[in-house]
Amino acid sequence: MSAETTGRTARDRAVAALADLPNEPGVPKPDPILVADNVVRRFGGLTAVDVKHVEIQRGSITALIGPNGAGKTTFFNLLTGFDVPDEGTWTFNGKSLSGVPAHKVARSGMVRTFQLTKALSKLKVIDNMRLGATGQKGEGFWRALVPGVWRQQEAEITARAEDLLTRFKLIAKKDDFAGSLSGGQRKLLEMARALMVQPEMVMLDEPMAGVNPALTQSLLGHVKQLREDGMTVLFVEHDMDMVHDISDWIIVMGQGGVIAEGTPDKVMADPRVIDAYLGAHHDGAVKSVGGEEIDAGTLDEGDSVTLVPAVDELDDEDGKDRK
Ligand SMILES: Nc1ncnc2c1ncn2[C@@H]1O[C@H](COP(=O)(O)OP(=O)(O)OP(=O)(O)O)[C@@H](O)[C@H]1O
Repeated sequence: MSAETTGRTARDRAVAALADLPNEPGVPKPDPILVADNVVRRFGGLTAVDVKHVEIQRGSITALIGPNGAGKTTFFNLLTGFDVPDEGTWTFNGKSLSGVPAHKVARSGMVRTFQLTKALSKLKVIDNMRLGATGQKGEGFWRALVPGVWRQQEAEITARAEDLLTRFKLIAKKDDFAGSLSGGQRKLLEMARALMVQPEMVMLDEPMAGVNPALTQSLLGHVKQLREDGMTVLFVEHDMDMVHDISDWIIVMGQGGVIAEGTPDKVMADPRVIDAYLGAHHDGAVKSVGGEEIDAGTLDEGDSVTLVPAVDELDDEDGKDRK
């Protein structure tokens, strides 16, 4: 390894690996950890997801964005085994995950968090963490029957939980009920708990929703740290500042399909993306240039564009109880 290579951060490597790719939907990546093909999910007459081909670069932070109802959460649910597609295949680290249930997906190294946090409010923070270790690699029924092995594993799990709680600045709360934490702290707990399985890939569904500004930087820092620790991150988010700040690559969904992909600067200036946010049937998003709302037709190539999510996306996340 050259001196130049060793001095580079994971971010530098991710940026370099993706810099020269064409920003086209489905573009192959140099080292994909996740590859999905022809994934379709219908709800009655509605096609919620119809992704022809998508690849996620290993070691990168990739954002999945798109207007309300574009299919982002449904696609997440499919990839992680929380929902079953009508059609389609996908591989993680070269192994097929089609039809694999959620707990086995997690065991294979791909974990997710939810828009609405799943922390069990009547359990202590530390017990939520311990529960997060369920299904970790190497855990097995027969192993668990051997008391010595079981005790040693318990001790390891507790030590790991405490390390993570320290890192996420929740250690002082370890004996509090999860229900007493603030929304932002619950998001931190959810992320910390996901790491209990020592995943290779972490999928975060709206990590910023419901987080107050005081915890925003801390959460951003933790997401960036996942990449520095060698993990791959895929996240759904409406907060475009966050998306622009931390993403190496952005995938844009619209009406179930991938409509654009690329580096943050390219994607945010891509007319297909602006159209998707401005389209008549996605009436909530507006575009602003230099802080001023403008009409789609007046956009010049190279204009700096801010995509502002629809107002209803800014509502409290509790409104989205189907997720
Ligand atoms: N269980 C379900 N039953 C019926 N329709 C559903 C179900 N889940 C999702 N849908 C529909 O599928 C489409 C895609 O929804 P999805 O929640 O995946 O979009 P999204 O991009 O995550 O949106 P948001 O940004 O609002 O979270 C929407 O039209 C939604 O109403």
